[in-house]
Amino acid sequence: MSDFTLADLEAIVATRARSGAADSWTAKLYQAGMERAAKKFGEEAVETVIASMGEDKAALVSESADLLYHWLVVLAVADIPLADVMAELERRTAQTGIAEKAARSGS
Ligand SMILES: N=c1c2ncn([C@@H]3O[C@H](COP(=O)(O)OP(=O)(O)OP(=O)(O)O)[C@@H](O)[C@H]3O)c2ncn1[C@@H]1O[C@H](COP(=O)(O)O)[C@@H](O)[C@H]1O
Repeated sequence: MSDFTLADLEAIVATRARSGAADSWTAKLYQAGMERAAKKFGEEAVETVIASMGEDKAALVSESADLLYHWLVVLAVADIPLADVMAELERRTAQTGIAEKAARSGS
């Protein structure tokens, strides 16, 4: 099991986005702006949908990784921290009380 987190990747994306490095895909996409980043994200979403309907689990893992990376680039272009999305997910979890119920039942 990997210790690598989306927050780790968010930090890499932020560093590379601002690097302006000629060899950086992240910098290229970030500089191109939201239309390009969102289009790429949409392409990866479609590729993930296609992979999800097939039998190839490795392909779905690979497309999922592409999707999450490009989603983080979209968030970076929009200047939205990943923490904001996590806070929204946490708020919804708190609303349903599922986490507390799971903790109480030990599952
Ligand atoms: N996780 C990724 C990642 N996933 C996908 N990609 C790039 O996304 C690009 C587009 O992927 P596609 O599969 O659509 O490739 P393509 O069809 O040839 O691309 P286009 O024709 O659409 O331009 C490719 O250049 C991939 O290398 C990524 N580029 C970077 N990262 C992460 O970002 C870090 C910094 O990367 P750079 O910014 O390139 O230094 C890396 O160390 C990784 O951690």
